[in-house]
This record gives sequence, structure tokens and C-alpha cells, in this order.
Amino acid sequence: MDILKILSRSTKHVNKSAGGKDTGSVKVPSAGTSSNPQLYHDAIPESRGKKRKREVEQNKEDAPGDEDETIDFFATKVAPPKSKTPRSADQAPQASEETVSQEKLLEEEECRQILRSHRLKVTLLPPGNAPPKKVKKSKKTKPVTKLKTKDEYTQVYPQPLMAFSELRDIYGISGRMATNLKEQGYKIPTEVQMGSLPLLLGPQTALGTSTAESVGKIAGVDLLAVAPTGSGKTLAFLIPLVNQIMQKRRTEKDKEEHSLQAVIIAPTKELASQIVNEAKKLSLGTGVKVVGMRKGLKIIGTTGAETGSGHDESSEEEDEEEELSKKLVQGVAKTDILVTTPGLLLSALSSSKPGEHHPLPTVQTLVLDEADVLLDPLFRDQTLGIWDACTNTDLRVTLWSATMGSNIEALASSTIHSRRTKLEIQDDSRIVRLVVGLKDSAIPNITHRLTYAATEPGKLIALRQLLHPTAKSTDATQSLRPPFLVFTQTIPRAVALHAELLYDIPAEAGGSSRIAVLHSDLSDAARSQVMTRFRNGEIWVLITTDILSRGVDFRGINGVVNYDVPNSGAAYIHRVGRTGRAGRDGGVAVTFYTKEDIPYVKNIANIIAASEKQAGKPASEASMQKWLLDALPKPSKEEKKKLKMYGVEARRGGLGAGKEGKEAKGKKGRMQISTKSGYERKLENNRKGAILGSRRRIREAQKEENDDQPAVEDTEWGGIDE
Ligand SMILES: Nc1ncnc2c1ncn2[C@@H]1O[C@H](COP(=O)(O)OP(=O)(O)OP(=O)(O)O)[C@@H](O)[C@H]1O
Repeated sequence: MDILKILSRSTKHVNKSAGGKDTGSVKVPSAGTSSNPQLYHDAIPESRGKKRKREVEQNKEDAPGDEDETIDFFATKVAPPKSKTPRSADQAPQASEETVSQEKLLEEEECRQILRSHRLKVTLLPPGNAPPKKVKKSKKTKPVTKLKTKDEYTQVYPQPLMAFSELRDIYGISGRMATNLKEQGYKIPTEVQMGSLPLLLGPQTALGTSTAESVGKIAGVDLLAVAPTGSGKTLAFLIPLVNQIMQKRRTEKDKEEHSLQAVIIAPTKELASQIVNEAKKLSLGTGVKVVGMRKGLKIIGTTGAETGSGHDESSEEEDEEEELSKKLVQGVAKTDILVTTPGLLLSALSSSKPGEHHPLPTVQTLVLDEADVLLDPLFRDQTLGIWDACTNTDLRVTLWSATMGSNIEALASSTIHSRRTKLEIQDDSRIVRLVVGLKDSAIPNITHRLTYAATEPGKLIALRQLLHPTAKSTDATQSLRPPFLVFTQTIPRAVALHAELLYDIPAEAGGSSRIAVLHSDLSDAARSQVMTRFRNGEIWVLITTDILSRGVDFRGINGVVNYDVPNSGAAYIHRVGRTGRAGRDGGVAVTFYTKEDIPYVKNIANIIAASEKQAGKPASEASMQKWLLDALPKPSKEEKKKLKMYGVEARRGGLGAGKEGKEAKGKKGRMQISTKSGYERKLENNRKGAILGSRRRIREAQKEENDDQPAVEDTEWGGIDE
């Protein structure tokens, strides 16, 4: 059925599939996949990279076209390859880095041109734990921290991955994994995959020509990757991981044995379970096992020392600890890859000594997905605790996000360096930073709308207008075709908005079952049921909090509504990045703001302006007018910090609560979610007050009358009056 028609007040129900081609002339993400998942392909000068360009063209021809595509809107991802008898992992050819034919590699200048045209920037971070230099500019100005000097940060031009076929031809991934990729329909690598896969699969091959003179041989890399939302970072970290484990398993005698090789940390259960699914599809038939962490799952085997039979003698303690870490059974969960939220794994690692954790000595790869939030104060201790528990000297760490502030980068690199010093690791590895496009910016392929709704009731009216467009419009910015997500600041607000909108979808279109709410107060089972129903297209409007703002991939979602303004620029980038995934065009991101939000929206307005500039929108068509940008006040650092931690004050804690969740004095109900304006509510309250007052007066008058009667009559029942 045409969702938009059903929701339009003036039109009748048309019985067509929700994900069908009947999406009007507006091209929306739910209409199908994009023929090219890449976001940037600036022209390369004619003479450069000809050979490779041909390959890309070829791939483009092979790619599925939008027109013929009839997909179930943001339906479950391409089904995993059918389990044909898998080719044994041992049969896969093994291409060592030395055997790669130099003919297959590009010249450095070609690499440079291609990387530039895809807006990829690769930088080697300083080799040692070089502290940032304090530079005093003048006597009057404060000392500034100069983070970059030419010698410390080296821009390099590694081999880009031009086609997935190169994964096998150049980097020697197994045939089985190559088949899995093909069967899932991956054809053209996205920018982050172009840049990161060569670096992680064969750093020497990838960096060979680029670094020979300037930085010498590089044995391995720890990677900080910053790439737009929906640009395929999951696949970028999973391919090297599964490949590495397969290679290791080839050398093991007992093929049934699994020992924990890699830990992937994600901030929410929803994202962790999505990663598990992706990893399972990729490793089908490879023998690599993936498990999602859950409460009660044993990661560490118990030993005599743990059950209380160990000695307390301090002279023996160190030896015992060493013995213990050797003896601990790492494969209790019997898995190669564990995907987890930070809290779950850290509590599974806690030892009987408070504040101490069991080590994970077999883990060789640690992946932090949404690394900036994992290293933010909320999760920092838990994430660093797990990182610290990974004691293997060969550990490689990769960090991924669409946003990464310089403080997070500094924390990550200092953790890597101090760990190397602590464990006395000496090898030729380097930290590499990969940035795709403009750092910390929103994807350029969606339409942004920043809408002033003045008041809370104004926001509700505006949302209803999006849900029930009254005028037929071909302009994607005037309507929002479900499925879409609505973000609120708090759980009570999400619940209240859900209650308010519950009956907005006509019964003929499925009624209240089409709208749902998801937040962290729900049980795990309820959360996962809502996720499944949304993915299956049963739910059209999903109201949620920031719990779904990061990483979650609902392929063809058409839009995002920020019912409440996000708490930071990064939160905006991630929320709106739920649409426009894998290069799909037509996604819409609507942000409502009221007078309470005015001090905070400049940041968002700037992000929108930068995104439109990136997309090449001429100034005349920009939705962010210069006068508005100039007029909006600039929040102070302190205000930004407060906003990030607690959200907009007027909405803190719930519907309209003040500080610490208490209703602000004299402002009770000011921010409640309701269609009625404050004036209407005042009239209603006055009416109610008048009725109550008149009842009270009647009661008082009756009481006075009764008081004049003899006392005995109080207890006598006079029967029902005729
Ligand atoms: N090379 C590719 N070609 C086509 N689709 C791809 C490709 N790589 C990934 N995708 C698809 O792109 C979508 C987004 O990928 P993914 O979830 O990994 O994005 P992400 O970069 O991690 O985003 P976020 O920052 O929001 O977490 C997924 O549906 C994935 O299957």
C-alpha cells in the first residue's frame, strides 16, 4: 500500500506494496538500493588511474539498478548465502604479502589521485607517545596546544581498494569469504572500505610505495577511522577480522576448537546484535564462530585459585597470577569473535578482587565501534577496562565512528602507546588515521530541514502535518514518507509522544500497530521484538531516544524527525545518519526547535550548512540561510557541556521537568506533549476550576443545612426520592 496516500487525509487507500515502486516521483531510500554506495567521486584528471577507472566502470555496470529494484522497504538485509557445502578453509589460496605481484599495484601518484577523488585522507600518527607541544603565540594570548607538526603527522597514499575482487587477487582473502560477499550483493567498495581494507589486510603492500622513504617499514597498524554514517564501516572491520581468524585456524590441529580471538564493543544491545548478524553472514562456511555477549555467558573458566583454594602468600602471588592467566579457559563461550556492550563484558571479567579483571590473553583484535561514545565518560572506564584486559602483545586495535573529536583521538593514541610501554612491545607498528570526507559532518545525500515550531504544541502539530500531508506534494521536504524514526530527549517524552500519536494512523492502514516506541526501560525481549517488526516493515513510525541514534542500520528508512533537538552536534550527525544509508538518496531529516532551543541550535545549523556545501548545493538553494546562521546565538563551552550531559533544561528528566527531574516551579506542564496550546489548556483548567468551585459551594451549603438538622438524622437512611 502507498503509505503516504493512506496517511493523507484527502486520499483513498491504494493497495500497493509498501516497498513497491509506487513512491510517486520522489526518490526515497525505501525505493531500493543505490547503484553506487560511494558518497564522493570527484573527477580524476584524464591521464590518471585509467586502468582502475575502467574497473570501476565495469563494476558500475554490474551493480543493481534502482529502477528495476523492488524491495521490501528497508527489509531484512540480503539473505545470507545458502549453506552449500562450504569449501574447506584450507582450500583457499594464501597470498602472502611478498607474493603479491607488483603489477597489480598502482603507482603512488595514481593512489594519490584516486584517494583525493574519493576524499580519503590517510595520516600516520606520531610513532612515540609524543605529547602535544605547547606553543606560546604572544604575551597577550594564552598558550595554544599545537597538535600537528609536519614531522609528527605524515600524510600517506596507500593502495586504495578499487573492487571487491582485489580482496582475493591482491590481499588473499579466502574464496569462501569472497563468495559470501558476492552473494550478499556487495560490488563496489565504499570509501571507508577502499581506504581501510588494504591497510588492515596487508599494511606492507598497501603502504609499500608510500612510506618507503619517509617512514620506513610498517609491520602493522592500529586504525582510527572516521567515515560518514551508513558508509559500510561494519564490513570494513569485519572482513580483516574474519580473514585473520581463518588464517590462524588453518594452522590449528583441532578445527572444532575455538578460542577468543577478537572482541567487538558497541554501545547498545541493538547495535551489538546487528553486528553479530553481519559477522555471521560474512563468516558463513568459514569455520569462524561469532557470539553475541549476554548476561550469564561465561567468558572465563574458573580455576582452583578462583574457587578459593589458592594461597595468599605474596611471594607466590605473581607466579600464581601468571599461571592463572595461562590456565584460564578462554573458550568457555567457545567462540572466535565476541560482540558485546562494554558493561556486559567487563562484569563477566570481574574477579574476586574488587576493581580487578581477568585478562583476555588470546584476544588479538579489539574493535571499538562508535569509538567516540565508547571513550566518552559514560562508557570510558568500562571500555578502557576491557582494553586493559587484552594483554596479548600482538593486539591490534581499530576504532570506528562518524565523529571523533581530537580529545578522543588523543586518548586512543595515548592508550595504545602507554600499553605498548607497559607490556614492553617493540615492533614496527603505527597508528593510522583515516578520514573520509569532511570530518565530523552529516552525510551530504539527505535533505535537512530545521523547522521553528515555537512551542511544544507547535511541534506536535508540525509532526502531524508531516504524517498527514494535506497537499499533494512532490517535494520531499514537504512530507515524510514512512517508515521514519522520531527522536525525543527522554524516555517519558518518547512514551508520551507515542501515547499522543497512537491513533493517528487509520485503522485501514493497520492503526496503532503501525506506531511503536523503543527505549531502554523496555525488556530486552520487547526491544528486540520492536526492532524485528520495524525491520519487517510492520511498524512505520518508531519513536525512540538516542538509544537508536548510533550504528543501527534500517536500510531504506525514509526519514528522521528530531522531535527534540539533539544534545550535541555529534548526536545530530548520528541521528540523521539513520537515513541515506549506503549512498541512498531522498532521505529527509527534520529538526523541530522551540524558543527554549534557540540558544543551542547554531551548532546544528552549522552542520547542515556544511553538509549542503559538501553536497555542492548552490547558496541560493541552501536551506540554511546566512541571516539565520548569523542571527542564532553561539552557545558557550559551558552551555554545550551542560546540554550534552543533561539535554535542554526545560525537558530534562521527563515531559517538562526542571533540574534533577523535578517540575520547575511555576512551569508545571509547560513542556508537556499535547496538541492543545497553553491558552486552550488554561481555558480548560478555568472551566474545570469553575465546576469544582461550584460543586464545593453546593457541598458547603448542604453541609450548613445539615448542621441545622438534629444529629440522629445523619445516620438514618431516607430511601430514594421518587
Ligand atoms: N560496498 C557496499 N555496497 C553496498 N552496500 C554496502 C556496502 N558496504 C556496506 N553496505 C551497506 O551499507 C549499510 C550501512 O553499513 P554500516 O551499517 O556498516 O554503516 P556504518 O558506516 O557502520 O554506519 P554508522 O556510522 O551509522 O554506524 C548496510 O546496509 C550495509 O549492508
